[in-house]
Amino acid sequence: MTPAEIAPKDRLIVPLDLSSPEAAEAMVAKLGDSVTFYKIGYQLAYAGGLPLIGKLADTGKKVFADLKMHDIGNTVMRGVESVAKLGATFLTVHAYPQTMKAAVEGRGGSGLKILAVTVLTSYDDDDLHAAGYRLGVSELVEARAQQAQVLGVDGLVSSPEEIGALRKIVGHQMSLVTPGIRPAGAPSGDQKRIMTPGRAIAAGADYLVVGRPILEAADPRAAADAIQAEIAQALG
Ligand SMILES: O=c1ccn([C@@H]2O[C@H](COP(=O)(O)O)[C@@H](O)[C@H]2O)c(=O)[nH]1
Repeated sequence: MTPAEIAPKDRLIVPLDLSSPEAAEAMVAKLGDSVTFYKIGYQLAYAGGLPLIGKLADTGKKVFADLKMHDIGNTVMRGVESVAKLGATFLTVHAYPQTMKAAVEGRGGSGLKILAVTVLTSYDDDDLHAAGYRLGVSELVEARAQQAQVLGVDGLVSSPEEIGALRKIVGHQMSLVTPGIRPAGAPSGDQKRIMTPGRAIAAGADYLVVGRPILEAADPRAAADAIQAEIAQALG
């Protein structure tokens, strides 16, 4: 799907980073038609939230399974085959060559799109060096993007700071999904590479993942509406 083909409303992905399926369903009800795309990650998946993928898909919502898989190739391939049956639109794996290759094999022609997480948005150069990496964030993101493209991965997760460089490498053949989004003045929390929704869209991001600024707002629906308005304005 080219950026022009993505419905503006679908560009906002809200992570259901909540403690139970009931809490997640209550948030979905609160957000109503303001949000069309949800993400299920560790907190909800490990609290029994995986069946929500199919449930939300059945109501017309899109779902991103942010399971960030990384294991030996055979295990990743079989795990992806299982997720492909759940009805998700996107599934994440870490951007290691063996892992990405196995994930692409596992998704086959299922329609599930594999996103490779390049470098987590909570990491900066010092964090990478502390973890034993020689490359800094921008070099590692770009190297992993090149590998992902060669391996047939469908999209990348990065911070919006890397979008310009990534577009030069992958063009519009891969979806670029960006967490680390903070409306002006919102606390960054543990995110280190951040940008506002408007600037991220202007930089060329396809999808924005915005969690705590919506989930922890006094009025989550109003917070989501404000971000949707900022996205629409940036798209012109
Ligand atoms: O590099 C990454 C990859 C995934 N995430 C996930 O996105 C959301 C961000 O939530 P906020 O509350 O808006 O910070 C969260 O579910 C992460 O697991 C990421 O932040 N960075």
